[in-house]
Amino acid sequence: MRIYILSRNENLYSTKRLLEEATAKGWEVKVIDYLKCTIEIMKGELLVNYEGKLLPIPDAIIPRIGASKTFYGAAMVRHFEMQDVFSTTGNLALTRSRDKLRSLQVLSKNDVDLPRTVFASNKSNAKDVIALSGGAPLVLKILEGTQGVGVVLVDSKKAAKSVLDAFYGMDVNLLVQEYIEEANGTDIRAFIVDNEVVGAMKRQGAEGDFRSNLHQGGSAVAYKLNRKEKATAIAAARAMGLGVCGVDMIPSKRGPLVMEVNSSPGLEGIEKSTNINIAQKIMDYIEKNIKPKSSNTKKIKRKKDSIGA
Ligand SMILES: Nc1ncnc2c1ncn2[C@@H]1O[C@H](COP(=O)(O)OP(=O)(O)OP(=O)(O)O)[C@@H](O)[C@H]1O
Ligand SMILES: [Mg+2]
Ligand SMILES: [Mg+2]
Repeated sequence: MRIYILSRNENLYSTKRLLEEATAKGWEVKVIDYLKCTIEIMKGELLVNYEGKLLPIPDAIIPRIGASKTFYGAAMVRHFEMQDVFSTTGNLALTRSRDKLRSLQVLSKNDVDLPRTVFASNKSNAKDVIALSGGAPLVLKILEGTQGVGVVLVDSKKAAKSVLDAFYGMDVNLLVQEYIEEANGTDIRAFIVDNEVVGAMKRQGAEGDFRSNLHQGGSAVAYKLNRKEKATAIAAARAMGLGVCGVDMIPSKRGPLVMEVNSSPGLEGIEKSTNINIAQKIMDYIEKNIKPKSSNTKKIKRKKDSIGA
């Protein structure tokens, strides 16, 4: 069986762990820098070129697409899916998950609880937006932000108005959200593989920070989900259509609220805090979903060499 891990850096913890566990299964596995892949499209032929050669069609891919490379990464994933390759992350689900607004729309439609959220264009009146979102304190989120960058807590109505005016003036797309004070800088990350929770951790933000992101200095410990948290995490993963994902929830008076669903969740925090072999669970998921294709072991050739034609 041939597996490609689509990752830009084979020294990352997650990439190394996936490589290790795929190798442990006895599979032929290769880390492919998806930005160095060239897509070739002809009638009835969808090919991938890599390092100057045609890339053999694998049995499965494990996309690890960086947030800033979503467009190209998703196109690559789509190309492999069109070659009938199994992907642990579908291209549509990947694209959806990278848009915070679209994700919240999908989650809401599937009855997943989340913080009250308002989205408006920069032509709108900041005062109205603040009123609709329930008034200060509020959380503002730049749509394309990640790792906690671009997430701002504003305490007063006055501050909210001036920050909103500033963002709208710069034509930045942002979400305005009710602030869940009782979360107190903690959040829960449930790691889902194949609609099951395979591990969970609780993250606590750095002293004085309302954001729990590890990249912002937060710390993580293993956590046992209660029934409601477990059901919410699974419902969110299902709604997003993600086979492998990290569902982030914050505790609130009305139960767990989903913040976002990450389609390339890191393995380091969750494996180290829980001591669970998450990478192996991902391999088991692949194993369950594919039958090795004997044709794939054949050398791939273009139907007719039409280069230059
Ligand atoms: N409405 C809210 N109320 C309280 N805390 C919040 C709220 N929104 C976000 N937070 C805190 O800020 C953190 C970062 O927010 P969010 O996850 O939306 O941003 P992100 O930049 O996408 O981060 P990630 O790296 O997880 O993708 C959350 O994990 C949570 O701890
Ligand atoms: Mg995010
Ligand atoms: Mg987050």
